[in-house]
Amino acid sequence: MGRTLYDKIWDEHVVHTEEDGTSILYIDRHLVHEVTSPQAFEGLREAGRKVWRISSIVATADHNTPTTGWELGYDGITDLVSKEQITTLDANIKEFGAAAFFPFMSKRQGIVHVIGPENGATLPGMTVVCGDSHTSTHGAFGALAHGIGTSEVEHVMATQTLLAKKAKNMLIKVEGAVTKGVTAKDIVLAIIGKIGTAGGTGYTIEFAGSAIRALSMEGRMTVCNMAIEGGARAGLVAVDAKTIEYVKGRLLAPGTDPVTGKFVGGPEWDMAARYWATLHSDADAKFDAVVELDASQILPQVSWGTSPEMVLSIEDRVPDPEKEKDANKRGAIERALTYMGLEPGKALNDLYIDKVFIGSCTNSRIEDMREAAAVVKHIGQKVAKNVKLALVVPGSGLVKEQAEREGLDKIFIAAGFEWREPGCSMCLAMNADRLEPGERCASTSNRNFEGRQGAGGRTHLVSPAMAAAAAVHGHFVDIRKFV
Ligand SMILES: CC(C)[C@H](C(=O)O)[C@@H](O)C(=O)O
Ligand code: SF4
Repeated sequence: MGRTLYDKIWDEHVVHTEEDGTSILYIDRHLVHEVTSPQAFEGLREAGRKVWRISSIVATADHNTPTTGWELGYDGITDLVSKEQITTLDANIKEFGAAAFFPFMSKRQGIVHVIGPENGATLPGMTVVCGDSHTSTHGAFGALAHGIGTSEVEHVMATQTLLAKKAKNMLIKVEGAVTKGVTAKDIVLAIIGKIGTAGGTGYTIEFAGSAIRALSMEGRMTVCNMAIEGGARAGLVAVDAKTIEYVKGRLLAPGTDPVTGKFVGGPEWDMAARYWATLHSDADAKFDAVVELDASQILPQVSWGTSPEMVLSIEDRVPDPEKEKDANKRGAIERALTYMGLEPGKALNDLYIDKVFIGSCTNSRIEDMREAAAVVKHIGQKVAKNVKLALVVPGSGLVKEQAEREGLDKIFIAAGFEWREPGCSMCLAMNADRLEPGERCASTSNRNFEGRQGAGGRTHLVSPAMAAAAAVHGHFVDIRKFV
């Protein structure tokens, strides 16, 4: 019988399986950031252990790094807890080692899920872990990638393996072509709207179909990034020519000269590329669940509530709890409406916003920057008066550099956006960027839980194009009218 892509990567990495299915999985790549690594390093230190395979570790600081004040260096980190986490990571990497470390303010620093693929640390067929739930992002490369907890971080560091049970296989097929203005973010929000935040629980999801194949690698990362929001620890997309082309010439990829950083090829690259081309589900592979979506029916999405599944299209209205028969669901809607300060029946188009955040590991890559800048340029207006702050935060130093080379920063700044230094920023308010109580935000991030962007803050998840258009109009608009 044929195997799914997940089966194939699992089989390649499983070291041992107990009768109850508990397995030991070999880990190829371990991405590390400052929030979930301190206790792990401390645990190693206390036990007198070393990192098993230093060359598997790639580290950066992202959650706590400020997005302004870099001219002050480390003195620009005003929050003391943030500063401690960042300097602790520096000290730990110095002591334990890493294949690559992109510390605070270095050119390649950025959100861990942006810098992994960007530097060729994430490669097809790998098992990738990180003490971070959005590690699912890396599945866009046909890598089995998922988030782990801090104690697992220590376990992987000490043994290069992870205890895991194999998940079931789910196939989400998105067929057809999206309408202009509809992006990868809208596709994944529509998927979560359909399956719910628990829909993928217990599964590894493979995203497939012509609409997924048509996406760039950036778009595929956006989709896999939110697999976790759909309940699955890992999301996958099959390897194709686009995947291999993206990887070619990346700093840590085979075939790249480590000194010049240029692609030179060679037998290692050839062997890898041949293997990567096999990383897709077999035609006769069996999936435990199949979900299908018609891409042409997906409209620009806006989340209205406090969970990513509370999402509707821009043509819709805020739901009415009275119409929900299930008492639990009705209660959840009521609570979300109260928190979000929304009246049932209000058109999503009419929601005025206070802040805009374009960034996060979902939407801070070069393509997202281009998408948002193109909308701002096309509409040709400044950020609306009612919008107090419109932030654009590139996902990494390299994204920032590339965007500036293309003049995107100038478009944003001229329109009244703030162009910041890379990091997680207002995605989760671990640094100075946050919402004040009651503030409403159009955000390109992935979570809209209560308080996620600051206590009392109200988050609406949208695509970069939708966020940019909302910034200049002051309220949500249907982006299809402007592209
Ligand atoms: C801080 C980290 C552990 C957390 C995660 O695991 O996802 C964060 O990145 C988030 O997005 O909430
Ligand atoms: S950008 Fe947001 S979701 Fe992504 S790793 Fe940072 S905090 Fe988590």
